[in-house]
Amino acid sequence: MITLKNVNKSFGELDVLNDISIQFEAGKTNLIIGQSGSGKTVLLKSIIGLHDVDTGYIYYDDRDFTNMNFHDKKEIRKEMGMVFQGGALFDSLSVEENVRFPLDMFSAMSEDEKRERISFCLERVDIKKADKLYPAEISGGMQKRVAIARAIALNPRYLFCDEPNSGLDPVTAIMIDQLIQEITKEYNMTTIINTHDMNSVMEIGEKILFINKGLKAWEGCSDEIFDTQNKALNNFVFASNLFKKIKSKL
Ligand SMILES: Nc1ncnc2c1ncn2[C@@H]1O[C@H](COP(=O)(O)OP(=O)(O)OP(=O)(O)O)[C@@H](O)[C@H]1O
Repeated sequence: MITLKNVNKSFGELDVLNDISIQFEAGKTNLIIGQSGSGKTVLLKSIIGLHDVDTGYIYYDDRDFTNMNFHDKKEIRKEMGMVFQGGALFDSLSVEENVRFPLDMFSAMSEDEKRERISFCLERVDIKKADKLYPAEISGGMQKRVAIARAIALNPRYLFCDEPNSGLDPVTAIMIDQLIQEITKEYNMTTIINTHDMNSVMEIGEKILFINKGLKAWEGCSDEIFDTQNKALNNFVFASNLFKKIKSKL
């Protein structure tokens, strides 16, 4: 579980996050949604410690991340897995070497243990057959699978995904969403996903935080989102004609 209490962040005169409080739950896919510029990325970066918040608290389970010393923060970082926008694989490394990278950097595993772990992760995301290929030789959907395999290599308790299905066709995007949801449940991870994608919201929105102009404007799940009376959220959800039509048929 990750808990935010009254988090504020500004850059100079610009208040980007205003008093955000929420609990992101373990074993669930927690989504952060909102219009472009609403503060999603700043929030995600604050949670993982790339930005220091001005005031407020971020707890990893019962551990106060905000007031932690450098050494303890480093320990928590070992418990985080990340899937960045576009996959962010190392182009000069093969699929297998990309998954090996965090193990070489942050684990004390023996060579045999590493090989076993790499093989397990690649099998888990169903990409074992491509282990010797390079990122440029595989499809966008496969690259995302490799990024997920790399993110889970160190068995993280917390998984962060920034637009994990951007640039994918709708069918592959849903498969990637479902894979993230499956592994979230399997390993009881606290997964936080930044997304614009309404398909993701409907498919895996077990807990959703809607930010509007840096404020928490709504919190709920995908079943509740169509019935919301929140005007800003309604504008966001029904920006697409498809969703307007779906609502009119409900
Ligand atoms: N390092 C920074 N310095 C100053 N301002 C920043 C910085 N990072 C973000 N901002 C500002 O904070 C606001 C929120 O940006 P953020 O990137 O979090 O939006 P977002 O919701 O993630 O948008 P998008 O969906 O387009 O990625 C914007 O006005 C942005 O210009």
